[in-house]
Amino acid sequence: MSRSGAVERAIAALRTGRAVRIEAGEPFVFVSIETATPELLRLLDPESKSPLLISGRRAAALSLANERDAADPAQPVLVAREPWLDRAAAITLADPAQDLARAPIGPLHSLRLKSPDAAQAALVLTRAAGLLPAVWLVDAPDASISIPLDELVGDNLQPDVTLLSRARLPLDGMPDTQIFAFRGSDDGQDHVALLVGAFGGKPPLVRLHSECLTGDVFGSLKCDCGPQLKEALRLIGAAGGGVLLYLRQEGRGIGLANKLRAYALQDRGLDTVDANLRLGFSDDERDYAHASAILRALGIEEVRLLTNNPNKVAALEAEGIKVAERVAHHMPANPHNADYLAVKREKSGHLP
Ligand SMILES: Nc1nc2c(ncn2[C@@H]2O[C@H](COP(=O)(O)OP(=O)(O)OP(=O)(O)O)[C@@H](O)[C@H]2O)c(=O)[nH]1
Ligand SMILES: [Zn+2]
Repeated sequence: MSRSGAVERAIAALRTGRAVRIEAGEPFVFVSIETATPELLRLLDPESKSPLLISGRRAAALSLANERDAADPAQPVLVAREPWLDRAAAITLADPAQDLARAPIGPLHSLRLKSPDAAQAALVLTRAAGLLPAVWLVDAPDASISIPLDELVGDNLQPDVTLLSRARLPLDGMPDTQIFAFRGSDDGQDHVALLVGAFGGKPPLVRLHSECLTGDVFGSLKCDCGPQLKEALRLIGAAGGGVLLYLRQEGRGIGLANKLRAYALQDRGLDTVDANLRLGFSDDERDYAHASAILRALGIEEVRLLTNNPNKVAALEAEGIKVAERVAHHMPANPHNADYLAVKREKSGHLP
């Protein structure tokens, strides 16, 4: 994605309810369904004609077959505007919070997408902004932010990281630790590397930890993140040194608010995978391109990886980092996360 900062500005605009324009031959101007205020919509869509763009997975959850690009859940779906489809109804369309409590919404009709690449890029931006994957397409000539489509697709999608700062950060039992902050070119996030001790000789013990505010900070029992984080640092220290990457892809890449929406769906009986799908995301939206770029920036080409997730191993290897050994990283289950851990094994392919 862009190195120009346009992506960061677009993400900020979407989060604060402003319109973004993607230059794709024809301009593609959109605003988040979640953040657009009624006042802005009256301005951008005075005749209430704007269609809605939602993710293919959300369309599937709403039983809205996309007649044209059927069966590709990764393809966004353009939903025709209906007289009853006002702002409140659009929010219900985007947000599954009420799905289980009300009659199915509709009837809905899909329209042909003139610019599928721009549509896809728009939903990638909403996800990077931590918003629901649903936007109004508005017929407005101007928007606060404008990005050429080619900054959002193809080779430019390969993220880069920039080292911002490094400092000593003595940790309990591991006084010889350094912290590095790297900014991702595509997500604008500050990813963290902890370098513990001195490692040399064999490939270092490495843990890729994805951010989990609820588990890491509050000690939530719903997942295994908190104990995994502590135990990874302990094991790295015991090995004499290694690296922990703290990747800012909260909620398997859907962001904190969306993860909490997934938790609310889990309170109503959905499992961790189905909750993500119902929100319009894939089961796991993370990628490990930042992780491999950071490892490479640290001069690390080969690792011993602490994980139960075979996708992490495959993703690193695909990015050219050799995984010399996978080191299992199981934590004891508790009554609140036993089902979650079972679903990870049974549906997400985690190794037992
Ligand atoms: N969307 C979603 N994210 C969750 C849920 N529970 C935990 N998470 C997130 O899942 C991620 C867990 O990351 P990791 O522990 O690094 O990865 P993993 O895929 O479990 O693989 P391991 O390396 O074996 O631990 C964190 O970003 C959590 O915030 C959930 O129910 N829904
Ligand atoms: Zn967690």
